[in-house]
Amino acid sequence: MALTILPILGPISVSESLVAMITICMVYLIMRLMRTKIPEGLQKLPGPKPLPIIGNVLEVGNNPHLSLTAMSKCYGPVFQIQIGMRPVVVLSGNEVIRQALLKQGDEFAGRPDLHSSKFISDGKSLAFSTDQVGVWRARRKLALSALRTFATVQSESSEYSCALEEHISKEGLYLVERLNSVMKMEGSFDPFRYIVVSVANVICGICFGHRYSHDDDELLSLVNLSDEFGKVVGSGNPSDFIPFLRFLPSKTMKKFLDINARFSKLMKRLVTEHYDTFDKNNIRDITDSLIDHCEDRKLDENSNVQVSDEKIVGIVNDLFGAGFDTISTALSWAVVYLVAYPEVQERLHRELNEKIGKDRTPRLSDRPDLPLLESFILETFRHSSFLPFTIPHCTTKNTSLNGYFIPKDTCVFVNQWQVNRDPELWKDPSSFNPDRFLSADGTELNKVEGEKVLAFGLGKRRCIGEAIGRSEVFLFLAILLQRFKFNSMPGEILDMTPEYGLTMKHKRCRLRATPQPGFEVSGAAS
Ligand code: HEM
Repeated sequence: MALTILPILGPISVSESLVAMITICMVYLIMRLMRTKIPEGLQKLPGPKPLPIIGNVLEVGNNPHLSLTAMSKCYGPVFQIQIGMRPVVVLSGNEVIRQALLKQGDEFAGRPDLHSSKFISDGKSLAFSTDQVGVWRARRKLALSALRTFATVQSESSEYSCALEEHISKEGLYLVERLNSVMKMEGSFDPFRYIVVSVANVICGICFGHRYSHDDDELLSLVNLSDEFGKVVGSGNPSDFIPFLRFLPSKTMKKFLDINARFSKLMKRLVTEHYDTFDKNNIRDITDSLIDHCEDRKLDENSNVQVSDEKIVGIVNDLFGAGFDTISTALSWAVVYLVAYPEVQERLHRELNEKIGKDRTPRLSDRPDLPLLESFILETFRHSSFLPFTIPHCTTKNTSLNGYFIPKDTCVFVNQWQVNRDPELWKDPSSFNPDRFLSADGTELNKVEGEKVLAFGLGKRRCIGEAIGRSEVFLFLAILLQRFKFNSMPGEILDMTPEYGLTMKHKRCRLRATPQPGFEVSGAAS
């Protein structure tokens, strides 16, 4: 006897349909039993009703920072969505985010086990992998100390205050020469294309003691592919949450795997060269210092944590990867904002002229004297919110927030974009206005306002490159503004709509850079 249930299934027998129904009931019961009970006094998280299999993917859409901000207005600062079969808690609002990441930091410091993370640095990334807490902490400490030693420690002998200042100054001046020659030859330039190589060279110098030419194919193909990386690891990528999507062909995923493979190959080559030429008495850069740690097993002196050599030396992959995409995206946005707001650019030129003049290159120590530039940078971070979410977090134990129960191992999205555009925190949040960060008389930076901008995360997972990032954006911009006026191409309208990803980029565009009076054009640089 045959019974037709659904046209797509075709005819199935009564016994087959009975088995199917029993299986569905069993799965449902097991899932109900596995669901952690909500402890007394706590509430179930609010949120939109999910569809079977896909959850709330359709409502989240292609711009999760916008859709999840809209949902927070409806469900409050702590709510739950489902991406595929996986529940995700979304945090918004300054107070709730500070409560979770600062006051309950340990409980929200994990990383979720996502499909895409397995391909980053062969699954051994410091930032993305699900390392046990002891291993992650030991690696993070090592990374911070390496950055301090090779970037920000004060230099006593050189004309620069620290290695970082030397790298940025030199690369900034190369960039100026390069833009001059591109302008001469082509009459316009693509900001991201040139900024990204200069920024990559700064972190490459610190990590590997090496710089690339602006035309180096290997570096160019890598840094220009960083968009694909961000698109896949940005919060809400469906194939991280809906397992069967991994098996469907995807151009973005293919490019993501390709960029990871190429990145790993380049990193392995640079690390191998360091092992081959390693000299304990001459530690040249971060890679050498990490190799030295492995040799000494210094890491194990004060702790019981065992971290493999691969995971120690692999830290350099994270520093290099995180160190170029974030900063070049910030700088590229800054140049686009200069063009979009010419009156702000004019005021910045005036500030630089008055405080620095034309006889010397700006320095990091000029920061307190350039409050408008500092305010412009803060407003660029706030308004673009180019890192709309932090890297996804994960709860490390059963916990609660705002009276809602959140089980262990729940994936958590932290909506930085919402905080930076929250009308409760900012007056007229959608307008670009650097003055909001200046004191009433316009002579000083209002640091309290500045601290409200959320760009580097908070708490245990807060970005370890924040000091480097802020210094680099400042000094590159000061050098560029001292020497150039930036304009759009005649008749072209700038499209400032961001493209969603881990780091949101503006659309690629062509701009003009005209030398400021007193800065004559020199030859080409590489
Ligand atoms: C403008 C520049 C930068 C911005 C806006 C930025 C922002 C961020 C954000 C939002 C996170 C995630 C925080 C979280 O998950 O809660 C992060 C993590 C991280 N950043 Fe940055 N970053 C910048 C520059 C850098 C630089 C220059 C480096 C290294 C030299 C760096 C290294 C890292 C690392 C290793 C992590 C992972 C930390 C961990 O998981 O423990 N970042 N960054």
